[in-house]
Amino acid sequence: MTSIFLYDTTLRDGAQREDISLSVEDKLTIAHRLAEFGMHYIECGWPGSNPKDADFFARANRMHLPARLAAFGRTRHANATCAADANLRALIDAGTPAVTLVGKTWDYHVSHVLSTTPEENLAMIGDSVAWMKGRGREVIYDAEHFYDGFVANPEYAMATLRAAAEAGADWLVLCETNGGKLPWEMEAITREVASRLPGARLGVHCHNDSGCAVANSLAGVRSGAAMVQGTVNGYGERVGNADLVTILANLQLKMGHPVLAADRLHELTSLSRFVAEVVNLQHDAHQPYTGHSAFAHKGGIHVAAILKSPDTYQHIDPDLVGNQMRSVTSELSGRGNIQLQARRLGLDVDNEQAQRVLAQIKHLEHEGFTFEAAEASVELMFHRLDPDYRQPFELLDYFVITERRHGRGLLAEATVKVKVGEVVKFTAAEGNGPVNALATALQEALVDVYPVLRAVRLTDYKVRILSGAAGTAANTRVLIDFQGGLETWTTVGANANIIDASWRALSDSMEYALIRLGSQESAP
Ligand SMILES: CC(=O)SCCNC(=O)CCNC(=O)[C@H](O)C(C)(C)COP(=O)(O)OP(=O)(O)OC[C@H]1O[C@@H](n2cnc3c(N)ncnc32)[C@H](O)[C@@H]1OP(=O)(O)O
Ligand SMILES: CC(=O)C(=O)O
Repeated sequence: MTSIFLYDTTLRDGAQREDISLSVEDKLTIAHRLAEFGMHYIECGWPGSNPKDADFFARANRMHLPARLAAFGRTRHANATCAADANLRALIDAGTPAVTLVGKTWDYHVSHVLSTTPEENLAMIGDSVAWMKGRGREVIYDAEHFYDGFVANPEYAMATLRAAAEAGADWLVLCETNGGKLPWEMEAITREVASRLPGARLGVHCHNDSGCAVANSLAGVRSGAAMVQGTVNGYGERVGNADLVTILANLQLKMGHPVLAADRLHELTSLSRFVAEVVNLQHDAHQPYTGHSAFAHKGGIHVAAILKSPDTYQHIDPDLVGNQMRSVTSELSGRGNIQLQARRLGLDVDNEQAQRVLAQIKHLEHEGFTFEAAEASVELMFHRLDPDYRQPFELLDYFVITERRHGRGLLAEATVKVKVGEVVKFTAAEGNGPVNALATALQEALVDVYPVLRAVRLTDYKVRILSGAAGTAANTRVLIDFQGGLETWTTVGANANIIDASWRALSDSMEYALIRLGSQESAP
């Protein structure tokens, strides 16, 4: 079986995505993680582009990472020398063992973009590759627009590859730059190139404009490519590059190419989420293999089958890539969802109890609640089934006002009366809004008895106005995220009145906190 080399370009092509702007520290952090993970090549940036990339290379080289670092740049200018080309000199100054040179394949680009002759473009490619080889670099030649160029003028496209190969390029990477090709076109053209250039080491680099970048990359490997370029999570220009995370899992688990040590594959999910965190983008919950929902089961029929055997609705064991199976609870659930969720929480729920929770969920979702994200609210339902469970507090009254007063601006104030055991606690608090005031007053009422609640804080508050046409009494849904210690949780409330919807989610959160963090009740 041919060895397949993984070439990551998150730090160069990935950074060409709108919304991504990486500091030198971000790039170093990602490079370190990618290298530890086992990427074979890491393309780190374009040193001739900006001082930040040049600074990065100086620092990255000192890290001695266990991956081959590559600096990216283009072929020399038309009608000039390599020695006079600042871009090529910057690539040498980057000091990386590998250099990736992008050159033009498509005759249309040669005439319209480079404004030069086909012969001069061949010379630009050959001279630039030879110049880099003469300076001891491994040269990866990226043939930009290879597939479009091949369709337009196959002989010229092949001539550009030969120019790079004859000048000593170590790799010829066929780029699907505009991302519009389909897998069978990729496969046929790559196979044709492999047959015309026997012995050449080919790679593929795909973009996702037709939604086929991963499939196209795999088609490239099937037809002879031994290097596959892509980015973590498919970040990249326009709609993105080929997602290397999905590609490498498919190569390893579906196509029999051992691209990574098996224990490294287990880190795939954390790598994918880590990079999302560093580039400051929300990780896509629906990302294949590594998304939060990649192994989440919602349909009752699916979950019932999963309980008998997980592979009935899963293409792989999620543990192989470090992800987890989950059951999502909603109005589409059956008893199985409830039992699976209870089992995950270490709770024992029999058929009859599961049925009661299920009926409650279906009823409340009809009222406007949604329990998919509010797992804490579901867990509370389980605890409340237990005849020994003691409600830690009981609401007697609350009162909330919001006023805009001359000279004092906006004021929100809440009073809460709750019963804890036999003691009635009455507290008032101000807040920057009514929900904040209500949350503070409730917390104040409870902390004397339950000091653990002092460490609990509200971290997010989401409101959704539900369509009145849904035929439900409720039209406001509130989801509240809380944090206490290392734990985070979400609860839900719904009501026609936003304050009452919030109250329900707030009081559930405090009750849940006492279960999770331990009530440590002090004498009231
Ligand atoms: C397919 C890809 O993703 S390639 C990578 C694209 N990424 C980037 O462009 C990000 C980094 N780029 C940059 O920082 C800047 O564009 C630079 C520093 C590289 C160049 O900046 P500038 O000198 O201002 O040129 P500009 O950005 O306008 O680029 C156009 C020039 O590049 C030339 N060019 C484009 N591709 C190539 C190539 N493969 N070989 C040689 N020259 C090329 C064009 O002919 C044009 O030259 P002209 O101005 O003489 O007509
Ligand atoms: C090289 C490159 O990024 C491309 O052709 O898409």
